[in-house]
Amino acid sequence: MTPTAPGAPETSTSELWDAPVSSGPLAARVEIPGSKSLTNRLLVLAALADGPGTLRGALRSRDADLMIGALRTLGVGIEQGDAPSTLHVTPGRLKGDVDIFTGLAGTVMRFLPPVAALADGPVRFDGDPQARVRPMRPVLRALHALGVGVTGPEGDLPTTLPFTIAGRGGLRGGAVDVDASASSQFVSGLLLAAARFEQGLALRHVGTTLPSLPHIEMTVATLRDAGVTVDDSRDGIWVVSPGPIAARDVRVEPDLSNAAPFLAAALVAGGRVSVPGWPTSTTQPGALVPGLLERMGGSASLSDGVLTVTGDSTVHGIDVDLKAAGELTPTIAALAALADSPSRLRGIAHLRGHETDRLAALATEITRLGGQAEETRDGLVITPRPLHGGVFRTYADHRMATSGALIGLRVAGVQVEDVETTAKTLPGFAGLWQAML
Ligand SMILES: O=C(O)C1=C[C@@H](OP(=O)(O)O)[C@@H](O)[C@H](O)C1
Ligand SMILES: C=C(OP(=O)(O)O)C(=O)O
Repeated sequence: MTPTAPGAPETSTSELWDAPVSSGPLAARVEIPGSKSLTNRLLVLAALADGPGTLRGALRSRDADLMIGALRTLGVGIEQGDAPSTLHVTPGRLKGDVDIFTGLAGTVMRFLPPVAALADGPVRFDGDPQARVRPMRPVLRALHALGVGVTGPEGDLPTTLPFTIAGRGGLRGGAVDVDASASSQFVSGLLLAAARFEQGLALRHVGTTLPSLPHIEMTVATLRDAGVTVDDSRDGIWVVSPGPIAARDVRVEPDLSNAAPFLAAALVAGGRVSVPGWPTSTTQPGALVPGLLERMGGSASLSDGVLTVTGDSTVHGIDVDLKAAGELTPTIAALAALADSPSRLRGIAHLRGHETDRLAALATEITRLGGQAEETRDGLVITPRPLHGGVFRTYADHRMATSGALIGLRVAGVQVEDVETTAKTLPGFAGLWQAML
């Protein structure tokens, strides 16, 4: 029997995708769609704004469409413009007595409960089976502490989906403590809605570690861009002043984390891969990708907004703390499995609460292909071994699928299970990947 990560669905072998092996050095330019994290933040802020606004270059993927669907359910008008990536958003009275489906999207399940507290009736949340094990307690506890009714199927304060938020048309706000050591999204979700609380919000993180700080900085930056006053001058404390959120016309940056496996392919296959639209400054944690790939043997350059990574098939191991950019782990782990020296990935215990337990999933799947990968308390140790083909299971995790594709670029016979799971943030991944070769 093949090992299965916790919460993983069984998938039939008919859903296997033969990962293509590169036939020579790459010379590719890959257009990456909009950032999931920016799209879903900007949608929430547009929904709470003081007038109609527009997103351009927005991501259209399962996670983004779940956010669009949920906001529409709450009474927000969202119309597609001249392209699917142009979205016109018209805020409205937030309606209660509705059901919101979160799929497996962390941004939907963590960003919308504070918005639901502003609705005029109960808002019921549920999601995919795998979503029902993702941590939710800190954000639900915080809302409860702020006076919001939160109930689960047992009636008491729930720790996961499903749950119901008793919207009462508004929220007083004030001071609250949140343990965000399992996910930065607990902080981001509360901050995004906080300007609409009567007293705003003073949020203090009380946990031992804080992952994904760039994503919290992204939240603060998008709030400030919309005219909201945020004081983040003290470590682990964010104070959002009450006030209007400005309606805007905004352009979404490409998703730099989704660019990572494509750029990493230049190291695995040799040659070069370019991604246009690379921002000169950004809060996306994908900004770390060029530096990480350089440490692992590639070289990176940014010219006229085009990021190019070149490689010669050499991949070096790395010892790195990925706490700030956990979502890059599946890409770095795949490279590490193909490297010429061992790697240690640290600071990422919270990945156990991602789409699947990513540490278990990566260790299991790399090992299944003949590699050596062990979980540590807060990460992975990967020792390169000769790899062979086989099924690479993905556990409903889009980044497991791209990780398998990267290994398959060099190792013949890798079959990625359910490659369509990439539609969570990058629909058409398989076609884009093939076109890169
Ligand atoms: O706020 C966001 O958009 C995200 C925050 C991070 O979550 P965690 O802090 O739970 O890792 C990241 O991994 C996720 O992909 C997106
Ligand atoms: C952790 C991730 O997603 P989510 O937004 O669902 O938490 C991810 O995309 O790597």
